[in-house]
Amino acid sequence: MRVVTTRDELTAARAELGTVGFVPTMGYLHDGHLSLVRAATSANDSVVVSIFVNPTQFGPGEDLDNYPRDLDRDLALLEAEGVDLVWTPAVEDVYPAGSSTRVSVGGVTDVLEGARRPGHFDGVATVCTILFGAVRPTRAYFGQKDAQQTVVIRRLVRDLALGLEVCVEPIRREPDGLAMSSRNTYLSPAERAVAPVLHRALVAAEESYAAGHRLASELLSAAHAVLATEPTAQVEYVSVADPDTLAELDDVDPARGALLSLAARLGRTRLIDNLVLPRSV
Ligand SMILES: Nc1ncnc2c1ncn2[C@@H]1O[C@H](COP(=O)(O)OP(=O)(O)OP(=O)(O)O)[C@@H](O)[C@H]1O
Ligand SMILES: CC(C)(CO)[C@@H](O)C(=O)[O-]
Ligand code: BAL
Repeated sequence: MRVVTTRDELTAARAELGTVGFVPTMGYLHDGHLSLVRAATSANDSVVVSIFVNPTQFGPGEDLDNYPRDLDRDLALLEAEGVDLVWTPAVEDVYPAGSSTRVSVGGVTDVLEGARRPGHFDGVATVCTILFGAVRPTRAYFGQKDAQQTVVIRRLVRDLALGLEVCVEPIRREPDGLAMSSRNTYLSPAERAVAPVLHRALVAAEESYAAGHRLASELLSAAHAVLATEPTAQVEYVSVADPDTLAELDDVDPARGALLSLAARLGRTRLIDNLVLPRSV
């Protein structure tokens, strides 16, 4: 496994790699990240992983400075997966002095996470455009956990004709249902015990749908009833949205399915989760 930092080193190493499956990450890796690496390994000649805590996607007051980091552990995990190349750029390798271009994906970034984290998706779209341009992947792998991010990236790749395939892999969960996330490390033991309520709320909405309810208000009531059992979880939103446009729905058309998603704060930690109601006809 090669580990490189500068763009010149990356370009030279990339030239030897054939088809590339690319997994962009912010590090502090867990099984969710490794599931992306395994998917990339199975479909490409080589796998490239980037580890970069991207400053432009963090808002003022967010956790950029505290974001968990452990490069040695990350590299050992990636080496064990047989990854070919890891890019660990410094900020100036991604944003050279004087760089001022920002990429902004319209429409699907105005709602959900985009509405609560202004500028976040401009940062994600900008860094992914830069990373894709540098790595030139055949395929890029993203987790369904960041559902809106996958919609934004698909739109970005389509609109700018970036010439790569976007692959989305399922959410990896802890045995009690909590979606794996680097930010879970912030949770106190008491908060960690409460955290699976996010997934339980989504499952309750899914069960309501399976029981024949189609009104978003019915699915939302089912989710909120479960969330209310854990009052220390401060709910930011619960959403029933169109899976492609992310527009909020009044009722779910089984022919289109829906994205159920939510965000909640446990103490100082903000968690997100989601569940897809698949198209059924
Ligand atoms: N539980 C998971 N299952 C599958 N993919 C995941 C999971 N968690 C993260 N990913 C994916 O891994 C990629 C890198 O994500 P990132 O490094 O931000 O990790 P994270 O654990 O989501 O961190 P954060 O705590 O900041 O949300 C993204 O495409 C993300 O969707
Ligand atoms: C895609 C990404 C690596 C861009 O910084 C980040 O948003 C993430 O980890 O999901
Ligand atoms: N996994 C999404 C990156 C972020 O929350 O900034």
